[in-house]
Amino acid sequence: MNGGRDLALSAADVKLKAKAKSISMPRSNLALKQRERSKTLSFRRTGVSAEVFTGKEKFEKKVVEKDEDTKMRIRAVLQKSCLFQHVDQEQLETIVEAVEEVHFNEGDVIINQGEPGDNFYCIEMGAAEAWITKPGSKRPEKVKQYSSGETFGELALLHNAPRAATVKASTDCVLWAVDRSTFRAIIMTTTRHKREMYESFLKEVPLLKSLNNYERATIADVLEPEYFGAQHNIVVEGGKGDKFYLIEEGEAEARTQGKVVMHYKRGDYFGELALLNDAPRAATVTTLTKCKVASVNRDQFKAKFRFTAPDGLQSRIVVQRLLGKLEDIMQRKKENYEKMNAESAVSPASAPFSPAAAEESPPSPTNKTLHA
Ligand SMILES: Nc1ncnc2c1ncn2[C@@H]1O[C@@H]2COP(=O)(O)O[C@H]2[C@H]1O
Repeated sequence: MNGGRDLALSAADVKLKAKAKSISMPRSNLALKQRERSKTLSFRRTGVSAEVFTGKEKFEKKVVEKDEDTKMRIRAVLQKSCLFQHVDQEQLETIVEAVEEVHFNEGDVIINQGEPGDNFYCIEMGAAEAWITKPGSKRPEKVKQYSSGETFGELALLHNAPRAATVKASTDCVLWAVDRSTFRAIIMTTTRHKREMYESFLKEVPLLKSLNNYERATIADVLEPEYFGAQHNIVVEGGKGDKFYLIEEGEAEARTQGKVVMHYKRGDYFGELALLNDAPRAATVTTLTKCKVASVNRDQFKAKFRFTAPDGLQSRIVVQRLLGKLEDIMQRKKENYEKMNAESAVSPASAPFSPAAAEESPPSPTNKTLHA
């Protein structure tokens, strides 16, 4: 692996290098076609404008021949990705038929920042990394590491925009490529809708303030809207917890042993322990009004933000930042519970704890170990 050196080369150098490599090693037709196509496209398209998706784009089903065994492997990889969670059986089969297997060697550039997007990729085997060269800078920065089961290349297709990052193979890779029109016809509607729906809300969530726009957008992929009437117990003390909740609309309160310990409003969250471990629910959370919440399932969250490599990588940083912060907050909550319990022995009228206030207080010196 040669780190970011290749990426500091000019786009022309990278193309030449890719061309030289393609002569010396066997490649799938798609990988070759793709390089040719991206070259032609970069001449044909002089500018890329944002596009309004009407949901009525014409789409012709693509079929790439493959055996049943291969189809099963593709289904298994696709079903692991949260971008595919909402496709029905028929849509999944359409994607499975259209998907093309592509191979890249260690160091190959799979996606070039600034070029138009043709495919969305899912890693079957191997690892890749995303690098961004910021405007005015010549040095690319590594922003993400991918391993098998993970996906990339969705942004250019979702927004009809140039590639936002360069993605290169950090080992030999086998990828499943979903072509632009299949992606747009099937996956785009739900993904883009979800990212747009949660974009402004997630910016308001204090817990997520330290994340960048792309990290917040990918959190939107794992959020599910849930609706509750007033006086509904969303989680019950002592019960099993596997979801984390963000309040989008409405108010709720948490009680432990019948005593109100928290009050929640828009932007607040609860059930965070479930993201970290299997501990039983520490409180009962009851809606005070009608509530709309965005929930995150622990397995999906971990699948999306799991550690992918031993060094300091972006997905790990997201988890670290998010979970590290959660740990701080949980520790402060615990201290607050203890304080309140001590106070309530003296005065029964202590005010419920506010999560926003907890975040404003200085962090406690917790040991920020990472949770896989
Ligand atoms: N911080 C980031 N900003 C933008 N794209 C990123 C980032 N990290 C990873 N990527 C991925 O890199 C891909 C490059 O191609 P796309 O722009 O189509 O989609 C992009 C994302 O899938």
